[in-house]
Amino acid sequence: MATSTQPTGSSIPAFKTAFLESCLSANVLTFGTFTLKSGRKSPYFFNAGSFHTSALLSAISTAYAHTIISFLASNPSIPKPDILFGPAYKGIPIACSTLLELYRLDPETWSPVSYSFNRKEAKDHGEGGNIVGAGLKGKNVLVIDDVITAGTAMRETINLVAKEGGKVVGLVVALDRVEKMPGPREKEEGVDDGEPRMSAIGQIRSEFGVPTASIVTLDDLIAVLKGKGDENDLKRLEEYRRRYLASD
Ligand SMILES: O=P(O)(O)OC[C@H]1O[C@H](OP(=O)(O)OP(=O)(O)O)[C@H](O)[C@@H]1O
Ligand SMILES: O=C(O)c1cc(=O)[nH]c(=O)[nH]1
Repeated sequence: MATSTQPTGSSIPAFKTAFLESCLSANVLTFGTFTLKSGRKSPYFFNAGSFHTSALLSAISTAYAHTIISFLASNPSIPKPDILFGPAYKGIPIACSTLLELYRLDPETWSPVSYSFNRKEAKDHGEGGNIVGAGLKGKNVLVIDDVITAGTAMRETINLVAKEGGKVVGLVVALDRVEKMPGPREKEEGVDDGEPRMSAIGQIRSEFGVPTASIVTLDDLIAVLKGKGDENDLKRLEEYRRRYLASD
């Protein structure tokens, strides 16, 4: 893939730079103080819900589709996915639009592939259940979501897919925050104990044997901001990275 050189001298692929620039201009990536699902306070936030125009949805699904194609090509042991699964809520439009983009790029490979997603609350009338789209029983499922931090959402998804009789064969996210999972003290008192820990994505790779990929990481974001971002935001991001960087 083509690469573009960042002003700092570090080099990241051009499609990652373009993806991050779309995120920054659409305020998908914002800076301030945010409480994460894990309870940790973060100086930045990735809100995939802000990708709500056709142009932005097209930009994000193109980046996912290219990442999925190269992920599958470089991991030939991954069985061919039958389903792209997008966890509720933000994973839903991502899975649907990415499947359309994959079909556009390679109709022969992707026409037999379906999407599906979960309801956060099971439906007890009509068709019932909590899966919408293709059933998961006996299927190879590629999970696609926006971001992974402590891995809570992803663990729930892996368990849900298993409960429905499917098999998660891979996991692709937009942003890998490359941060360590919270330890017991952080969970109870909100205080980091300073001990090294793996990232949630690394833990999922080793615990479930599920291969993973991301479009970008926090390091890519820092590299892009070095040329053009606000100095103070950049400083807070680098400090956060130093404090919480995962050991894997
Ligand atoms: O790795 P984690 O610590 O679980 O955090 C990341 C998850 O949190 C958010 O989803 P959330 O469950 O808030 O649902 P949403 O998609 O409805 O916003 C986000 O979309 C990820 O799926
Ligand atoms: O950890 C989270 O809850 C989280 C982080 C982030 O950057 N974006 C998001 O939607 N959730």
